[in-house]
Amino acid sequence: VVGGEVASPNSWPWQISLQYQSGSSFYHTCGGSLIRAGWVMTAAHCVDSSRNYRVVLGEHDLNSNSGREQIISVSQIYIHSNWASSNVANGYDIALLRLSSNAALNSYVQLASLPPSGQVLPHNNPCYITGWGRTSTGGSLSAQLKQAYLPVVDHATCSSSGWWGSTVKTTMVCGGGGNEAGCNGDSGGPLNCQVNGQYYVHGIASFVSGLGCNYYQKPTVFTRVSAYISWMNSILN
Ligand SMILES: C[C@H](NC(=O)[C@H](CCCC[NH3+])NC(=O)C(F)(F)F)C(=O)Nc1ccc(C(F)(F)F)cc1
Repeated sequence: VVGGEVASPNSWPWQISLQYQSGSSFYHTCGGSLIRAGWVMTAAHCVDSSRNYRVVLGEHDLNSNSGREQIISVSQIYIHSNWASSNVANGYDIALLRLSSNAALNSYVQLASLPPSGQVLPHNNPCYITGWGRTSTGGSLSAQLKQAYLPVVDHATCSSSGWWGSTVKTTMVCGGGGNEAGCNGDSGGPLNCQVNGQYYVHGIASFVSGLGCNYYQKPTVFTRVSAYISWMNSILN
């Protein structure tokens, strides 16, 4: 997350850290959202490579143990069948991870609320991105979970010339476009949008400009969760 601030610990209790094993260690690679006690929603591009993944729930500081963390291995990965790792502009950047056991829900670990199928938020709807991603283009990951205010940029604006153009599809949602942005390592994490006083996960962090995470008129682009509710239900139910 470029800009913004360190979040109050566990204030986004559905946020998870997706980690992959290398040797005997695990490394943060992406964010994700807990949507059922045994299921995490993330980006397809986060689980493209065949690695051993684990999920850390109740996490705040990646480098310290608060005792609130729950570490659970991933037992099955469901990537949208239309996802093409060669073309993130096509969309379908969504995956579901089945956990090997259910998370224990408490004050630090809670389920995300998902939007109703098809809901499209208006321009400037208040939203926050959260994640442990780079804090500047080419910079290092954040040890602590960060948040940044990224209000919705509607499709008409986000897909206009000078902005993303036809790279952005209606199955995506854009946020920010100013100095605050998502960055590498925030992938798969939530765009938390306030609707009638409650936060819903409306986006899954998908891509930013190759020219820089907070590049002018290149808002962070998210998979629009409300476009994939029926796909998720076909796997969850
Ligand atoms: C460096 C930059 N990285 C990203 O945007 C990465 C992974 C994107 C998946 C692509 N394999 N995503 C992120 O950093 C995220 F946090 F914003 F989600 C990138 O690849 N950007 C990018 C790639 C393709 C396209 C386009 F769709 F135009 F082909 C636009 C931007």
